[in-house]
Amino acid sequence: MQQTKFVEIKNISKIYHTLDDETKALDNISFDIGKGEIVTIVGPSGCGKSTILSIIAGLVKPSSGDVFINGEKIVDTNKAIGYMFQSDHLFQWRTIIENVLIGLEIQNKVNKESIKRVNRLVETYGLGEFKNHYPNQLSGGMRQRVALIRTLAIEPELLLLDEPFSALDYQSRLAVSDDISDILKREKKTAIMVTHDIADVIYIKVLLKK
Ligand SMILES: Nc1ncnc2c1ncn2[C@@H]1O[C@H](COP(=O)(O)OP(=O)(O)OP(=O)(O)O)[C@@H](O)[C@H]1O
Repeated sequence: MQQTKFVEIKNISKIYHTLDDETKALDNISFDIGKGEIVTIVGPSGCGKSTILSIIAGLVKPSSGDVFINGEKIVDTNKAIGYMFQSDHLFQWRTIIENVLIGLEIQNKVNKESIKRVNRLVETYGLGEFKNHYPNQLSGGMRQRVALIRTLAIEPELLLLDEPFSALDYQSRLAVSDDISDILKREKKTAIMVTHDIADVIYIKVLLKK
């Protein structure tokens, strides 16, 4: 059941212009999401899924329409939003804990308390013994988990997950789906996840209902 509107997507259209072409990526999209809801958007590659997430995140400006989070119009990037991209984008020269802390560093929020909280997340999600390892010492599934923890570290009110399983083999997909649904349930986040694979959606919905 949907509670009060937390995210409002109102009549969003997006046309990308290149020198000799234009692509209509989104055509008058509207939907609302309640606080604590976990919404999945499924569609084929190129249908505009990443575009809608980037607009919600304030990284891409819509050609028309507006996005409101908690009633406030999104005009720029927003600290309340955590965005996990298709690939993990971990920095190879930073350890796992240093990667996880990067969002807090950017926001100038590294302090005793936040370090403690992030360490707790890393421990809770089974990466404690890998804290001082480098990304290339971890499996793809573990790196995705690190990316998710890095996104959670800034304590976002809204999580945007762009194909969190796309770079993974089947076994790792199942493991990361378990992790993500577990984390979303425990942390009680509002989240939008996009994927091209309906099997991912069914699996994660089943896990979320458990
Ligand atoms: N910066 C850009 N410039 C021009 N066209 C773009 C740009 N970004 C996306 N597009 C086009 O807009 C359409 C939607 O792209 P988008 O990446 O949002 O789709 P998607 O559903 O997320 O696909 P995928 O899963 O393959 O990333 C595609 O046709 C894409 O080629």
